[in-house]
Amino acid sequence: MEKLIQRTQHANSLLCVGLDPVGDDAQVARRLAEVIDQTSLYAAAFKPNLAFFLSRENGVQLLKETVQRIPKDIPVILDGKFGDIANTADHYARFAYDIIGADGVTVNPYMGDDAVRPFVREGKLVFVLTKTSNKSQYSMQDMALTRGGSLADGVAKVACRLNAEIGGIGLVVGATHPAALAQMRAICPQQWFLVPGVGAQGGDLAATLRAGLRTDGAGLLINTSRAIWQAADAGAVARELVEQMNQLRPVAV
Ligand SMILES: O=c1ccn([C@@H]2O[C@H](COP(=O)(O)O)[C@@H](O)[C@H]2O)c(=O)[nH]1
Repeated sequence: MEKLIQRTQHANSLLCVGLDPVGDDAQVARRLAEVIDQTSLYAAAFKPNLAFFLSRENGVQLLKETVQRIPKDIPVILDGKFGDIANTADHYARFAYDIIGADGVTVNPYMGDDAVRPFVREGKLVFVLTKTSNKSQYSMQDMALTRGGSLADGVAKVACRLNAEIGGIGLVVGATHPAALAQMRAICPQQWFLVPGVGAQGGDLAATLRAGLRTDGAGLLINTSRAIWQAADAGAVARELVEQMNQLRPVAV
């Protein structure tokens, strides 16, 4: 958490650069290096998505090299959406932290606390899928709980409780539902939110910031993947996003 706070302040940025590499192997290795080098100045964090690496013959090696290329002061969140019983989750955690060298992960909390706890380690960030950006999320996440509120509200409350107990827990909340983002912020006023959905998925940046920023003007890591990967000038897109964010947020972090 300290690394993330320091980086957001140092870079004056809430931008998370998503790395979802597509293309043939030679192109992809070149493009990953280019995107990292061009956007590092503006990135508060990088988020490689595990699926885009595992779908390649030498994906784990490519992922390791990718993480090694990222400057050491910029947090890397491995988007693996891990979720299994604790005994198995422990192995995912070892993969993410010890093999890949990630500073954080995304976790699917559907199986409960014990699917999340193995990822909590000193200095690591665990972002729990809470209200995702995809269209059909409502069919699960808006389900009403007998004790009141929606399933997403319930997950946010668990994330809040776990954070108070063990620390290091953030939430994944999509930029595509600003009202839900505001609701999650009301439940978890202090935690960091990883917010995908700006760019290719059409999330509104201004609405996202209005709904999700903490009162100190921080607390959001706004992710963009395809819009940066596909850009002719990845650095320019990253810079523009950071400038837009900083014009829209009340105070610099
Ligand atoms: O709710 C979620 C959780 C994760 N993602 C991931 O974020 C990026 C978004 O990519 P874009 O190209 O900027 O749309 C991708 O890796 C998703 O798997 C998400 O979109 N929504």
